[in-house]
Formats: sequence, structure tokens, C-alpha cells
Amino acid sequence: MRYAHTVDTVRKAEGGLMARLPDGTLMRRAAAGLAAVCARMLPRTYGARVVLLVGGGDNGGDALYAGALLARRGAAVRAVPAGSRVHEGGLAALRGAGGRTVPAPGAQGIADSPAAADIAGADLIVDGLVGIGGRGGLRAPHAGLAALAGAAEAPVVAVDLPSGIDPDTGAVTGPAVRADVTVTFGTHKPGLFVDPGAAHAGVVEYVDIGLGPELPGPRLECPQHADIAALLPRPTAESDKYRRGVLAMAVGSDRYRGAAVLAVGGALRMGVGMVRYAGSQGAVAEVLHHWPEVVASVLDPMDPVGSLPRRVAAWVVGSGRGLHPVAAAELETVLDSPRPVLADADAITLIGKDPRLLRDRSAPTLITPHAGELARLLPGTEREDIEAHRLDHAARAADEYGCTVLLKGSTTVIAEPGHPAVANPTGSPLLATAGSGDVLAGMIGALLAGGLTPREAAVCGAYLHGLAARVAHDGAAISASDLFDAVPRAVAALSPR
Ligand SMILES: NC(=O)C1=CN([C@@H]2O[C@H](COP(=O)(O)OP(=O)(O)OC[C@H]3O[C@@H](n4cnc5c(N)ncnc54)[C@H](OP(=O)(O)O)[C@@H]3O)[C@@H](O)[C@H]2O)[C@@H](O)CC1
Ligand SMILES: [K+]
Repeated sequence: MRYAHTVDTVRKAEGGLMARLPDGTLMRRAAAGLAAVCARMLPRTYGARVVLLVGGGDNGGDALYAGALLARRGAAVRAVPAGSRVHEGGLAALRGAGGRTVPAPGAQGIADSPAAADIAGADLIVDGLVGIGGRGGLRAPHAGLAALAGAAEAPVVAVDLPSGIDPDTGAVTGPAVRADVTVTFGTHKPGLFVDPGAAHAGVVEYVDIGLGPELPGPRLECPQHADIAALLPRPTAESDKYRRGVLAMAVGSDRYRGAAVLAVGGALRMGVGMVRYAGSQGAVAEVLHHWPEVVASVLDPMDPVGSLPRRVAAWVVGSGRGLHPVAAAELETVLDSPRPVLADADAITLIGKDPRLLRDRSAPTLITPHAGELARLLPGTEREDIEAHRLDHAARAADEYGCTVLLKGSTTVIAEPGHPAVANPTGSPLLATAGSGDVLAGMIGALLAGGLTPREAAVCGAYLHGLAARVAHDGAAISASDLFDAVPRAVAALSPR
């Protein structure tokens, strides 16, 4: 698991540790870790042209001390100080090691400046413009330097985080650095895991500077293969279909039969003891045509709610089900059940119209909105606000509705009251296709029926859904049905033999 803490928490932890250590210890540790990553990225350090973009704070100090270490190993290091201040100790160290400074370009003629030529000709660019002290998009001259770095061929290594991304949210509100690698110190920062920040960070490398014992619980978690492998329910010798979990699914309709086929397929391929499908005649026929192993029943038109399955371990309800009064009555009945429920798509819209449906419920519940659907649950909040501040809005909805929220999108985030939020690292634009969310709902439903909590099921489901898209992708576009066969392969990929 990777853990991320907010800037406030990092500052407090840093204060506690610095009080017990000689001055400059943490920066030296950070710089040593940074220099080691830089050296690994260069074919050889000796003779390599390294350009440091140096802001006025300690982020620039880290870059300068790391530059000094690289210069001692024979690299030709140039520092471009941006702004009116520069870290004096770092600058002296760099100069003492044979590094040089190049004046930052003014706003005029930036492309013709000596710094521009150095950046264009570099083998490696180190972004030490701003770190956790940064606020908002980059100002001049930092923004111009970030643009030059973006246009250069050399890889860019960001110090602590890419300059210009919000450390706590991942929001990018103006010019920002796009890094190939980010070397982060002490703990990860939430903005490194949440888009658009995550997309600017590239590969994230962590350097331990001894902050761990000072840190409280994280703001955000980012699972890795081993975390998912440890959570997944595995069938044992004693497993039978009832012990592995019976999942009831009230999804799809005559109009949206595909939603039923896709969600049921997701559940079956994730591994579930039994799917009990309930729906209209057309949807049942379509489901059985694709998945004969399903126990399916046609809802009695005279008493649709009364004919829903009973004695099940968990429910998935909503996708392609419609917004009509029968769908609302069905949702109310499902939410009355003491079993875990995943409410998706139309069910979320119905909850938005009648929040009492969820607020009255105490049994485990997971909702899986995209930003537009979440906006319906948070009146007065625009979809764009949600996309820019995914963590905050998912957490707010989880608190207001007292349930687990999986907010789908470029970075899928999961929030549950009383727990750190989770950012899923396997997301991919490949998943932005019709029906992909239905498959996800089925996969998570299977995990709920298998006994995972809503948070665990959401974390594992989102991770494997993303991994399945990557496994299925062989260069061509993929569609939601391609995910089915890839799910078992994604599970196998978790634990390399
Ligand atoms: N915490 C730890 O444990 C450790 C932390 N360490 C390191 O310290 C870093 C934090 O250093 P920090 O506090 O000095 O702030 P930092 O990120 O350099 O930024 C401040 C400067 O940026 C400027 N600036 C701000 N916004 C801007 C913008 N939009 N556009 C342009 N400029 C902008 C701001 O200017 P001002 O607004 O003051 O004019 C000021 O000059 C941290 O990320 C890590 O690398 C390590 O050494 C190891 C231990
Ligand atoms: K930086």
C-alpha cells in the first residue's frame, strides 16, 4: 500500500523530527535519494548535462544539493534560479562541487535565453521550482521554465511533486510541470495519485527520510498488486456455491438488455457462487442466452417487487433499470434488505430524487456514481467542481449519505466515513466506453457477495477492472465485453508465479 498525507500533516511531522535532528539532515536525506534516482535515469552520470530548475524555497534547495552530488560524480550541472530568492546552502554546495548557474530568462525573449538553450540540450531536467509550498498554477518565470522543460527531449524528474499541481487534491489550475518521474519524500502526497495531478507525476518514486514514526493515519491510500491479492476471497476446499455467495442482480430492462448481460458477466467472471437475476422477460432471455449458469426469474408484472429473490448475500441494483415508479419501489425494497447493496446508475438518480431512501438505511451500502451522477446527490455542486476536487466531493457524499462512495472517472476514488480515501491506480482511458461501468458493478457485487466490506469490494473491483482493461488491450480499442475474459487473467497477474 502507498500512503499519502496532506501538506499540513507533513509540516507537523517534519517539525517534530527536525527538532531532534541536526539542521539540514532531512534535506540531505531527500537530496541523496533524489540524486540516486537521477543517476539511475542517466546512461552514465559522468559528462551528463543536468539542468536544475530552482525555485526560491526548500524544493529548490533539494534540487541544488542533489545537483551537487551529481556534479561530484562528473555531471555538468547548470542551475536556473527562478524568482528573487535561492537556497543559499544549496547554491554554495552546488558551486563547491563545480556546478554553475544560468540566469533565469525574463518574460521577454525566453526562447532565445541561455537557459532555454541549456534546457533544450539537457540529458536530464530536474524540476525543483515548487514543492509542497506551491499554491495555484505556476507564475512567471516558473511557468516559462516549465514550458521549456515540456518542449525539451530530456526526461523530467520532479522534486517531491510536479510544480504547479495542488499537493492535497491533484488539481491543476494553471501552468504545471509534466514529469516522467517524481521523487517524493517522507510520504506520498495525495495529488500524486489523483488526476490531473497523477497524470503530471509519471512514475512515482518514494524516498524514506525517516518521517514515518511522526505521521498519523494517511489522508489517502493507493493499493498495489499485493494489497489486492491479500483482500480477494479465494475459494477453499469447503467452498460451495452458497458459501461463495449468492448475488442478486436487479439491473437491465427490456430496453437496456445489454446492461444486464454486462453486469451479470462481470459478476460471473469475478467469481461468485451464484447469480440470481430478476428482470423483465426480454432481459431474462438475453441474460440466459449469454450466461446459462444464471438462475433467472421473470418479475411478476402484477407484483414485481414481491417476486424479487430472497435469501441472497448481496444486491446489485440500478444499471439500465429505469426511473419509473416500479423501479423506485423495487429500489426501496432492495434498500430495506439487511444485506449489502451496490446501487448504480439509475438507482443513484432515484436516490438523488429521494435521499431518504439511503439515509434511513443502516446496512452496508455502496454507490458507484460518475461525476455527473454525484452532482445529482450534492445539490448546488457542478460536475466540473467534482472532477477538479474528486477526493473532497466523494468524502462529502459518503458523510452526507452514510455510505461508501466509489466515484468513477479518470482517477476512481473511494470514500467511506471513518476511513482514509482510496485512489485507484489502474484506471485507464480504455475504460471510458459504454457498458464498462455495468461490468464494474457486477465485479464489485461478486466481491460483496463473497464477504468483502463495501470499501474492500470497491477497492478490489476498481483495481481489477482497470487491470483487466490493460490485460485485454493488445493495441486495438477494447469494448466492455472484452473485459470478461480479461478479469481472470487480471486476477492471475496479481500474484506472479
Ligand atoms: N517537509 C519535509 O519534511 C521536507 C521538505 N523538503 C522539501 O521542501 C519542500 C517544501 O519547501 P518550502 O516550504 O520552502 O516550499 P516550496 O515547495 O519550495 O515552495 C515555496 C516557494 O515557491 C514559491 N511559489 C509558491 N507557489 C508558486 C507558484 N504558483 N508559482 C511560482 N512560485 C511559487 C514561493 O514563492 P512566494 O509565494 O513565497 O513568493 C516560495 O519561493 C518540499 O516540497 C520538499 O521538496 C525536503 O527538503 C525534505 C524534508
Ligand atoms: K517540484
